[in-house]
Amino acid sequence: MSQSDVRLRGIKKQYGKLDVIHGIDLDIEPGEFVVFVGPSGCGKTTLLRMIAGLEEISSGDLSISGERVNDLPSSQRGVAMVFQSYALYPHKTVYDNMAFGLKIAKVPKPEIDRRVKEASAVLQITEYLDRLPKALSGGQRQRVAIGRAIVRDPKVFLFDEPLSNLDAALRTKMRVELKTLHRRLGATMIYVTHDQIEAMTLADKIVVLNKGRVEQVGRPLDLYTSPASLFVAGFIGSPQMNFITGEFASRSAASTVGLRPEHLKVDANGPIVGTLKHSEQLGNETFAYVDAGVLGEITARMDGTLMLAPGSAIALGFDPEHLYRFDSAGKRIS
Ligand SMILES: Nc1ncnc2c1ncn2[C@@H]1O[C@H](COP(=O)(O)OP(=O)(O)OP(=O)(O)O)[C@@H](O)[C@H]1O
Repeated sequence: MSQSDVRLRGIKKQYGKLDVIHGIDLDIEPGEFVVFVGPSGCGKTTLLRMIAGLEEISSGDLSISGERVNDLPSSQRGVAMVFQSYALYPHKTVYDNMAFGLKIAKVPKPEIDRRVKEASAVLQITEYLDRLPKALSGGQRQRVAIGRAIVRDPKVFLFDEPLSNLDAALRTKMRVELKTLHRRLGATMIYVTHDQIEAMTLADKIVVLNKGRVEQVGRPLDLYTSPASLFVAGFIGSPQMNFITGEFASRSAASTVGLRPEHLKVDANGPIVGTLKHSEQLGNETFAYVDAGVLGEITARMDGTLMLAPGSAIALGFDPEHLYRFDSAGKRIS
């Protein structure tokens, strides 16, 4: 499998007079699994589609393996895209769906056959090769869509929310399979999702986008432990980081302070005092939603169970080293 780098320099996108991507610089290394995340409308899909050649680049330079590809059609960029909707041909069998792109590219039949069989073995869909897509489950269809990308032996795989039509259990399974596939193929992969668990578990490198700009780039755990801004701190981590402003924050010489739910514990002498609004007992852990008066609503995540009725008084403490501080512009104070 070929490994290619992808470089973006000053990439911009305008729809008419509307600027949606404001000039993105990004280096994706050969074999890297890069995930674009960000809230709805931040430009993830637009950026991916520009790399794919499905959307024109308004300005800037895009190169793949050192070659500027801005003006190359999608079919000549050496990329293969997997869509959320699978985009399979309904009247073609699984085999023909996977073989079609290669037939068009005039790849010899025995070579097509070899590639389709190899990819279907990897994806464990060999027994479905004669079926039509409608006779497959969602997860099997998505495997066919991934297989269609694999047989093309692309320089770069592009995934646009490929798991979002699957139910929770299947998503988890396919997530693990995708990561295994990446290890096995060693190919460069770019993946768009709004699911931060997918981002955290799949990515070598996460690109957090905010309103058409790169907010932060980093390894998943680096973003989690060292978010550069309030935006990233709030976006990475579930349940979300608690943010507190006002006097509580100014005591720490910050405009806003942040505390992750897992860093709060029940502590009779703790500084966060309030009333338990509601708790969710998941068996191995508990989420406690606390009304902390002027501090706002605070979420705490605890191991095990919490034997406390809603309406009870509760006090929470934390280790000061877990406090995140942000200035008035939302930048992290280190
Ligand atoms: N064809 C278009 N014409 C005009 N504006 C567009 C067009 N396509 C996208 N946009 C705008 O560009 C911005 C980025 O859209 P994009 O689909 O890339 O966001 P996204 O981060 O992928 O969002 P989501 O997670 O909801 O899919 C949005 O504000 C969107 O309204």
